[in-house]
Amino acid sequence: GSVLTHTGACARIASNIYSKDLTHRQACTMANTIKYLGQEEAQHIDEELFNEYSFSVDQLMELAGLSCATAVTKGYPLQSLLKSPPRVLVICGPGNNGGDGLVCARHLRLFGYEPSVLYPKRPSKQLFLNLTTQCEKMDISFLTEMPEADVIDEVYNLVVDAIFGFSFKGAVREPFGDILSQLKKITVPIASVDIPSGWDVENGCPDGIQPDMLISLTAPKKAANHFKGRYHFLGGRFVPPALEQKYQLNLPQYPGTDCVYQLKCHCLCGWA
Ligand SMILES: NC(=O)C1=CN([C@@H]2O[C@H](COP(=O)(O)OP(=O)(O)OC[C@H]3O[C@@H](n4cnc5c(N)ncnc54)[C@H](OP(=O)(O)O)[C@@H]3O)[C@@H](O)[C@H]2O)[C@H](O)CC1
Ligand SMILES: [K+]
Repeated sequence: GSVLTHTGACARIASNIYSKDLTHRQACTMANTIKYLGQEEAQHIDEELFNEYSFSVDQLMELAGLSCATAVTKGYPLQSLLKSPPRVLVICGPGNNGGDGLVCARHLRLFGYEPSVLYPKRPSKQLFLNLTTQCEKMDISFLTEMPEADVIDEVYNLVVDAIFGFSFKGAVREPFGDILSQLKKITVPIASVDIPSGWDVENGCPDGIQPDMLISLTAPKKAANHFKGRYHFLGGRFVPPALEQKYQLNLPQYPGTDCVYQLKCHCLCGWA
């Protein structure tokens, strides 16, 4: 067949599917060469990183959380925040996505933000106890209950959503149903870690929360095709080249030593 440039391929695929039920931007996202993972594939890659490549969870979580905090500094720089002090609410769930949130909170503190953490369901594993102690020792406050939406809008500049990641399944169980319903009402931006919480990992959720920022870790999940916010970052710069090749992830080149890459459409549609 004919050889197309990346831009040509993107434009061609986009124009073919644009007329159906997708916006141009969604079509362009899908046409990008980077692979969007299904739930099982994301879990296989995760297991392979630990079992075949001998990474520990702590190592990857540190890099994942650092990516999230770095992406926040790029989308919401300290000097751009409307409320002083620069408070950020970080909501952490019961799995590794929540662990990424704790690491993110710690780095946000080091970057000059004032994070508060809501961590309603805490696993007893040593890793999570350690991450919690590290935050406490850095004067990061832990809230005892979820604030109402109007209080969040009044007090915080943004919310980091680290509730559920790629292992989320089925209907949302409490207390997270109540938390997510407050998040649907807030007007301050939400930055979601890996997946907007409550969204089906592959099919998204049309009436779910609508984050302004998504930080996809390792590679985007299929739900990211439904993301409509302003900032989509790729983070978790720890994938060994052989693993990237095995799963044909087609990851972009991170700039220099950066730990995040801002995903943009490469065709000429103007989405940048
Ligand atoms: N390779 C990588 O890119 C890395 C990513 N990391 C991050 O890890 C998460 C995935 O972490 P995992 O622990 O596998 O799972 P989650 O955090 O997504 O969620 C599991 C917990 O959520 C509970 N759960 C699941 N579904 C529901 C629901 N419908 N209602 C309420 N609670 C739910 C589940 O509870 P169980 O009772 O079922 O056990 C779990 O407690 C990934 O997305 C990244 O953010 C790593 O940090 C580094 C490597
Ligand atoms: K999340």
